[in-house]
Amino acid sequence: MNAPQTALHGWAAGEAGRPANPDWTIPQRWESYTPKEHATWATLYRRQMALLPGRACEAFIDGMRRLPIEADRIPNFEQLSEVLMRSTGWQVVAVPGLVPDEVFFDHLAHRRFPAGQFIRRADQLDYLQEPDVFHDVFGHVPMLMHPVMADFIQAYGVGGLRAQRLGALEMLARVYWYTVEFGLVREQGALRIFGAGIVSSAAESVFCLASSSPHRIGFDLPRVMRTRYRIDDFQQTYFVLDRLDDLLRLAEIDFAPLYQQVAALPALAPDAVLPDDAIITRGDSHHHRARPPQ
Ligand SMILES: C[C@H](O)[C@H](O)C1=Nc2c(nc(N)[nH]c2=O)NC1
Ligand SMILES: [Fe+3]
Repeated sequence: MNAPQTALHGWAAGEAGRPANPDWTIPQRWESYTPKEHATWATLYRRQMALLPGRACEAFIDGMRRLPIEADRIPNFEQLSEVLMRSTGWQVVAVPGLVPDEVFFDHLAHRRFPAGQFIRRADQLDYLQEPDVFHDVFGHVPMLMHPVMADFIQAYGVGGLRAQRLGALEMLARVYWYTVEFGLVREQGALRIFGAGIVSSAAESVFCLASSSPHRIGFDLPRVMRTRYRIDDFQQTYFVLDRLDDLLRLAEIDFAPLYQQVAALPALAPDAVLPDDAIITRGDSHHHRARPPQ
């Protein structure tokens, strides 16, 4: 997934035009999707479902199985929300694309997941400027069926509003990026994917587990808060949780004292390796050496 330089954490600057609602929600108007748009969904869906068995974590596969997410059509947010609400109290709301941080956090804090209403162009399957319906619904929504992830993403919303007040948003956004978007987890002695940015990308679903290029390092909160990330290419480092339930502990920690500690330390490059890192695999960086940062 390649994205141009950005002002907003991880996504292209220039949020979509401000819609009528102050919370930036819009009607999904599911009936207005064209056969071509449903066909784009079908292509992306089939490509991922051929890759993810044996790569995606059990919670993702289980969540996908229990939700009204079909192969041949863009899901209907109302039908998704009916099942989600019964399971973890979440719902999916449509937005035109990127929304301002505080709007994003407020939705998450109220268990409303803002999903891009549009789908990417058929001739740009691997090029994403802003989160579209495939990234948000295929990538994020299945994990919202997992009670711990459901609590963690709500806590991120609440914590995000607080981090903004504390001027610590960059550190918190790194935690979100290296878990919810690009996280790996141990399962039965192997590594599995739970990050939405990975499960919705064909190339990175393979790269993150098979390539000798990236580092794979045991998750450590202050370490992750210090580590910058790549927005223009595959990640140079993946952080690995021992179990998804560790997110619950994270959601209960008071981040404020940690922000002060971490703010006093230098930020780390995306490909840094520290002496006290729990290294699972040390990468040879061959992929990124061939592609210097844009
Ligand atoms: C830090 C925060 O998570 C990040 O900047 C944002 N992400 C998103 C966003 N808006 C949408 N729709 N999706 C995101 O993932 N706005 C802000
Ligand atoms: Fe996302």
